[in-house]
Amino acid sequence: MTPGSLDVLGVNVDLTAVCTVLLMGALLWHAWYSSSKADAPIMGSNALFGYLTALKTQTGAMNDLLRAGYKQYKGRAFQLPGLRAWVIYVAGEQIQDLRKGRDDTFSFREEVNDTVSMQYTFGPSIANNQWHAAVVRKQMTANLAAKFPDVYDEISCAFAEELDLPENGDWKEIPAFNTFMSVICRVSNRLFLGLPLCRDEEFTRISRDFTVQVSMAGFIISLVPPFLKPLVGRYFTPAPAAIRGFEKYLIPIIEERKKQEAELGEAWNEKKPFDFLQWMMDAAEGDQREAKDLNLRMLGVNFAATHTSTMTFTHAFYWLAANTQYIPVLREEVEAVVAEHGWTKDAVNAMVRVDSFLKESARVSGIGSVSMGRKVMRAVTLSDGTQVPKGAHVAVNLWGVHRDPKIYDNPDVFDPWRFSRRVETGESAVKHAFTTASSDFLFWGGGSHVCAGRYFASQELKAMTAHIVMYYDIKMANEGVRPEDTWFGTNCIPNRQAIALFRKKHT
Ligand code: HEM
Repeated sequence: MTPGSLDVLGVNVDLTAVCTVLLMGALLWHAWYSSSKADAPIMGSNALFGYLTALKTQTGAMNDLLRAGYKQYKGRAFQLPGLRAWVIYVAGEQIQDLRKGRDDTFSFREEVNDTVSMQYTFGPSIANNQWHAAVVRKQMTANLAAKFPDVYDEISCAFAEELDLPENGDWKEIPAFNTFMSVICRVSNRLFLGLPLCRDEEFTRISRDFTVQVSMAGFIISLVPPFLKPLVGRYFTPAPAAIRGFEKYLIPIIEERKKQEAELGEAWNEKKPFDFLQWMMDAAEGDQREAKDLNLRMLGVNFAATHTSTMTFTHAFYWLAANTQYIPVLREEVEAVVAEHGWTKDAVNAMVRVDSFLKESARVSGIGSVSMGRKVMRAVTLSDGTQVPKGAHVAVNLWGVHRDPKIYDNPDVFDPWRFSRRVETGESAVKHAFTTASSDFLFWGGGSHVCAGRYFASQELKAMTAHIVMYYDIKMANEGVRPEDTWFGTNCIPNRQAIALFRKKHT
């Protein structure tokens, strides 16, 4: 094999040629997509099918354009070219069009399939039917109080083991992002599958790597025209290896549970495990009970849970560790509610300041500057009169809304008690809660596909924050400085290299 080439089934393939073909394909594909634009005004330049603007948006200009469009068009739709396709951004009244819109008009599934190329990463069964989302939404959310002791036990053990701090109270340098990812992967899988698998190094490594690799592979596949997707999917996606890796662990567990169910009949109900896998097995019908299909869905929930929660937590942690004056305020609240309720879901529910801190971090840093991406399945007219053709992509301008001074006072300022102050002066705790999705707080999306796992995510991240302020002292290695975020298009990734300092809290 020569440098710059790849041996594919015995044939020496020139990588430069492959990349050129892919790029040409992408250009043609993009040109075709340009025809799917609406009659809304364009931000940026239309030159080269909008590619110049699309490239600029990948390198930091996106948020300025979103904010300028928001200001200029006052909530009415405008459009911007992306690397993959043109996107129509809405705000104001038009958010309701998406929130109320049906799947046969504004499709969440088709948008996700286009964005992360699910057909070629997860495969058709998940791409075509995400019935497990209903299990997350119903059974998982309903059982959060009952599962809280397990979840908190895992938070406590995972931090102790992952941080491994000296007993003498000295500070220790911790790579924040990767450490939180390990903790979150363990904690989520404690709920999904229980012990001992949630602590298995190889199993959790597959889960953590899968999310990053599949997102990358999905993005690359999404850039190329349909006829190239199977080829690129085959050679660029690590998904099949991860799926096989998960199968090694999960298929024997699933088959054993099925066997016991068949043998024990009614008695199985008393004996069966109480975890997400079992809730899913109980809900599955017909072919859905196939072990391979259930395995894919377990990967699916790991995909939905791990990276999103890690980014959200790391953003909030950086605000806290760079602004340590906020720690005593949180500590005071956590000590009081834990003294009253113990480490329970009731205690977490009562942590109004912790909730506000996380919500403000999500408002300011978020994990991205747009929300509620949908593919338009039939020509439609938005409530501002914008005509949108079939095949177009629409999304909500989260950045514009979250930074609108008419909605949030001093919107560019990180004000951790922005929401708790209002609750403490008598306003509705539910209205201002981190988990409450609305047209003003778009972090969780909205409408019928609003994040199904947000109650668990919020509980987990609040409990992690509370645990840290109760048992550790923290600061950034570069004291008082919040590490820079990395923006990639509309995605806001917290710094992955930053070092935080932890020590056991002096009592
Ligand atoms: C902080 C962490 C999380 C964030 C920021 C987040 C964000 C989101 C967003 C923005 C959506 C799309 C909503 C829309 O377009 O309207 C979504 C959907 C979804 N999320 Fe989350 N999520 C998080 C954690 C989780 C967790 C822990 C789970 C599962 C255990 C989960 C499961 C899901 C599922 C199943 C959907 C699809 C819902 C549907 O198809 O109806 N998420 N999430």
